[in-house]
Amino acid sequence: MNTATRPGFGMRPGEIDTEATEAAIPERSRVDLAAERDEAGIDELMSSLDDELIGLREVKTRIREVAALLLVDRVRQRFGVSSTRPNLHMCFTGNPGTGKTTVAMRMAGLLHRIGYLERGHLVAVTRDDLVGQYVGHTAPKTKEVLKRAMGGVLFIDEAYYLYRAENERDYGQESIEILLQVMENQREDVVVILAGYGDRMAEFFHSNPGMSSRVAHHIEFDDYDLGELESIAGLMSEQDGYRIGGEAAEVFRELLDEQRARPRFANARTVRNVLERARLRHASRLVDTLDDCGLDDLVRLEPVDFKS
Ligand SMILES: Nc1ncnc2c1ncn2[C@@H]1O[C@H](COP(=O)(O)OP(=O)(O)OP(=O)(O)O)[C@@H](O)[C@H]1O
Repeated sequence: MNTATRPGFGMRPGEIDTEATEAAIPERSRVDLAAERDEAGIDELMSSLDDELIGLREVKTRIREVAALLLVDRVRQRFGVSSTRPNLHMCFTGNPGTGKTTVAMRMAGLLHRIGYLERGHLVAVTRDDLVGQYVGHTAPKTKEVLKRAMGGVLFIDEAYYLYRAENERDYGQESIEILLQVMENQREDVVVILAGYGDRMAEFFHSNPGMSSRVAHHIEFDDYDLGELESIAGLMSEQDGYRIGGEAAEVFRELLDEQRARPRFANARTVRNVLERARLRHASRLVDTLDDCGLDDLVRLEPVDFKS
């Protein structure tokens, strides 16, 4: 929706839009916020987040806050109270596999449900999708990506690669300029989420104050502790119809602990990879050693399935 057509827009914050008020709720009426929350499906969404995503307590709190802001904003509009449309461009920082893409997808769904975004889909890109290799290629590439993202969330992974301090003529700068314009002027059409490692993102914002000033929400994704990684494994294996019992769980925990110390450890993604490898070994073991098998054989992962 264009800001010009939104009730209450173009006015000073706090003003009552008399035109909108005529069509909206009378000033003295009351609105049932719980019913509004229910209608927007916020509780449902939050409880599915709790069920399907382990840990991430602070991230979930921030999502709840954004949901509350938008809900209240929507009700205020119905009373004809004007406010600037909230800036929802965000930055998600954290190590690989900490859930940034997954949460961005959930955020897109939430923003759609609450009426902020028209479509609520997620377009995930990296520098290569936005920046061309030759003169004149970058603007069309970036615009094409933005076009695909309209009505949804544009998720730029490792966004700092857009800026190369060592090369003033790098085409990434052109892409940044276009993104900045759209982030400012078409806030109502697309939400941009920049993601990556915290320290590199801080450097990027330092070198690109324009980008920094357009991002209102910074959400940090911590590494999962061992207990959380085990719970994530439990959730993933349950979703895939596997059981990791007793001794196998012990071996799995040791393996995860060992993997955590490795440089390429990728949190929940490593958990998924370890499980995938265990599934392979499990299947080979069954085919190689059993003439017939029952349900228990088919679903139970053994310690040997986690050993390399
Ligand atoms: N808290 C969690 N609970 C359950 N599953 C999770 C959780 N966090 C991540 N996952 C799962 O782990 C996998 C990797 O997560 P995701 O791709 O969202 O991480 P990421 O932070 O975006 O990684 P990268 O930075 O490397 O792109 C996905 O399959 C996701 O569903």
